[in-house]
Amino acid sequence: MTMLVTRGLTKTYAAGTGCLDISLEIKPGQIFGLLGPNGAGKSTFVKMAIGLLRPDAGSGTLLGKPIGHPESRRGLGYLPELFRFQDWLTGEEVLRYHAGLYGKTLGETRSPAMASRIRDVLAMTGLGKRGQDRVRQYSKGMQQRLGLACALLMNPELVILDEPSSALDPIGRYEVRQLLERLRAEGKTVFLNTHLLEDVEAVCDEVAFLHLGRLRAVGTMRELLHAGTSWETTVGGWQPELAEAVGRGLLPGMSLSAVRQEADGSAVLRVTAHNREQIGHLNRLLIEEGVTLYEVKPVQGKLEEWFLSMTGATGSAASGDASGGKGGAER
Ligand SMILES: Nc1ncnc2c1ncn2[C@@H]1O[C@H](COP(=O)(O)OP(=O)(O)OP(=O)(O)O)[C@@H](O)[C@H]1O
Repeated sequence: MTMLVTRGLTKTYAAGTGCLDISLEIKPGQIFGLLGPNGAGKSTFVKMAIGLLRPDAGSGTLLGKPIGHPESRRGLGYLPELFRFQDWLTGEEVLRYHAGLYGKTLGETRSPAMASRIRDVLAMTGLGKRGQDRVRQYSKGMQQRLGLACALLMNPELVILDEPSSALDPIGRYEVRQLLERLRAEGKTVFLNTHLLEDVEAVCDEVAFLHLGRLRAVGTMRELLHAGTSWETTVGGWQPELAEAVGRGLLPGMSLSAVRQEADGSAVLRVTAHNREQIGHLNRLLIEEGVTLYEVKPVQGKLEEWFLSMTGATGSAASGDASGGKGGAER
């Protein structure tokens, strides 16, 4: 079952901001990252998807039920962006209260099984020793960890986390990334709202990019960064005049330039190609010219450059791709 499907979800605020025509599909067992700068519309989208905000237009399903239907939220764990807890309660009491909000009876929230689950989620989120302290004694990062514990409490199939690391230090962020990977290994699906590129780069299987309320791109990291359109080839026996000879045999859309050359004839060539077959074609050309191939590898673009180019903060192309070929689905 697809965890979340949206078709044309739209919410426009008075100022003309919000989220426009968002269609996404989140497959099970993946970590999906919704990336975008501040104010892009990420939280607005999530709130519509889980039924906290009524869309102006569009539809969708959450865990197989129409979005907005209370049933759709049963298998869902959610960490809101702005979390606030009853700070006079202890961490354990907050979690028991949340179990009640999920429909557990008073007896069930006080059962040994629930006590054990609460200990587990506190340990998973690095609060193992703080469960009996009052929330007002927690740092902001600890409160965010408690929010994560609340989201995981009922062992949900789908976890939606709105900026789960915003209050965490680098070690805390690392631990949350490990936790997300553990959830994926258990077969859970994670939807992550974030503007932290390091999180997306480290754990996300698929990414969508939102800017000014519109979906600008969806795809795997590899597709979005156009890896595979730019390659580096290390060769021996290279001479500058070969560039022209080999260049004449290139297929449309391909390009070749020497980025480094040593006196002993070794060189690093930068190649633009649409696919592996074109790289195979180039390798044949090089061998025909008597060049020795040492190494051929795709060059991964940088997410930060891509992010900046997508938001218009820089005019430079994300990956130095001169072929004009695009991976993923840019809109
Ligand atoms: N209740 C509201 N009333 C009016 N405008 C709103 C409301 N909520 C959000 N907006 C506007 O909608 C746009 C998207 O906001 P949203 O909070 O969804 O962005 P975001 O991508 O989650 O941002 P951030 O990363 O800063 O949390 C912003 O321009 C914001 O000012």
